Amino acid sequence: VPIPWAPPDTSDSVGNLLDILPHLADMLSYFSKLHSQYGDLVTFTLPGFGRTIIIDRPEWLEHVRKNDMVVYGKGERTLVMFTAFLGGWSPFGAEGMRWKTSRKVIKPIFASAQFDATLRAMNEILMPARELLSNAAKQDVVIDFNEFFGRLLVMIFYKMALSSDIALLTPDPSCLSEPHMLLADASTQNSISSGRIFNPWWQFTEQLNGVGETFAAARGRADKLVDDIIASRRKMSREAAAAYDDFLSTLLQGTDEVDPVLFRDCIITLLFASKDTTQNALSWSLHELSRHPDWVDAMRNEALSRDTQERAIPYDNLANYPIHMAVLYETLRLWPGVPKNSRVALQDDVLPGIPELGYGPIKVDKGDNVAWSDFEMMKNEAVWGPDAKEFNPARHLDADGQFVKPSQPKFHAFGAGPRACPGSQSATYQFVAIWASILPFFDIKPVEMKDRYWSDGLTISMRDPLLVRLKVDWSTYRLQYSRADEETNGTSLYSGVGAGLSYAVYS
Ligand code: HEM
Repeated sequence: VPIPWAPPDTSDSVGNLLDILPHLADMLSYFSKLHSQYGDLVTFTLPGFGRTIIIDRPEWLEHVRKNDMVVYGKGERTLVMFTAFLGGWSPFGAEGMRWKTSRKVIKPIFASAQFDATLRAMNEILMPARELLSNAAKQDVVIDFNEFFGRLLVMIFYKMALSSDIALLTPDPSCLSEPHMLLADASTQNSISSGRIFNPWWQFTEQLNGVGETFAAARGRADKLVDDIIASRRKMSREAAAAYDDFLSTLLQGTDEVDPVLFRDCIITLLFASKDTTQNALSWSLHELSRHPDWVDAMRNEALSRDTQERAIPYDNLANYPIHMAVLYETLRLWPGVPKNSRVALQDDVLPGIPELGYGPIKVDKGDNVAWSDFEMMKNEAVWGPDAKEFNPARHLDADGQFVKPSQPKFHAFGAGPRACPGSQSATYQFVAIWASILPFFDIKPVEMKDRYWSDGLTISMRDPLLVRLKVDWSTYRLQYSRADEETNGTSLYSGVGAGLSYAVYS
């Protein structure tokens, strides 16, 4: 069978190393460069890596994702990288029985039993966090909204999963520039881990440049934080522990014997998997929305017509928010959370031909890396139509305005196959609930209207701060929250954090 791909020039000894070297700090752009030069199918080789075949078509992706963990695997390098980052029990770093066990352990966090804990966390963290925004508006100070989203999501996760408070946000907007060890450690580990992907010798080079030590220290602190929370819950009397109905309590029920590292790895994985991706979705959506104000109005009208915004929306209200969901899916289409990814062929295989595009079947050899760029594929006019590069949430709405979930793997932002994202529903809920409780109250204007870029990583984080100015939107402002004792002054949008809040509703 003829192999129709067009390899860039290679020399046997170094492969494409010289071509790739200048791009090592931004491999996503390199994938895009290859796509524009060679099309959907291209291959490159790197010493220590062998051959990588980029397959930017849903048909090929469907084949690979369906055969994930049988014909294709993550490959030794990726498994070692994720094990160092998130632990050997993390679903990201495991295959076979270990993977099955870890997926079983994390499952309860997505179950309906957790919806109450999630809603409670949203109310306790998200609603008071609006006070920070109203203070920023009153003081007319510029804030980094990407930082705000990141901190908000970590606080919600700690509250929801572990009933633990972690003070990353206060009513004072200046809190956003106060460094916090947990955030610094997470970002250190993330960027070092992503640098490891295309450096087959990282275990050696990091010993020489001290990066390994920095990573180990950050990892140690992150582990300890979670270990301490698990240990203190384990020490509690049965009655005291019974008062909790969070994810941790579900984990610990009747499991005195279980390896504590398993729980810790799973908790750290969930924090990583949920925080970064959802933060990025929110920030990139703000970037797109600021250029498409009609969609801001549509979301605002939707939120105001559905709920009171007095409290975060409940899980089962999600279907009432088609416009919010369409905006999420359209944001993820253009800014997919995991923008590029790969697998390794565990055996010889053949990718299906696509005769209408002139592609015959494609032979893949055992040991080949098979990679794809969701970032490229989901902007491809041949896949998504002539307006593929445009932000147009309407493509996910039907004639009645109902949300229509795009099919996988044409839409591949949540992955597909056995390793598809188990958190897609929970991310959708958080995205909708957060926007629905912020947009009706605030006009949010980026300080600079400009193109924005990503920093190279496992996820598509924004490279520069997302600096914005806020205004309280009095035209759509239907509710005013205040402490009972401040009700009469009419100036406070929302006062008071934590217990003892009361809500006053004004029409
Ligand atoms: C907008 C938000 C999110 C996006 C775009 C996203 C995207 C993805 C993608 C593309 C994968 C597949 C990776 C691969 O095949 O190698 C994945 C896996 C995963 N996601 Fe998400 N995710 C999001 C939110 C979440 C949330 C909120 C959670 C948990 C609370 C979560 C937990 C996981 C886990 C545990 C896996 C590993 C699955 C496995 O390998 O078995 N994700 N996610």
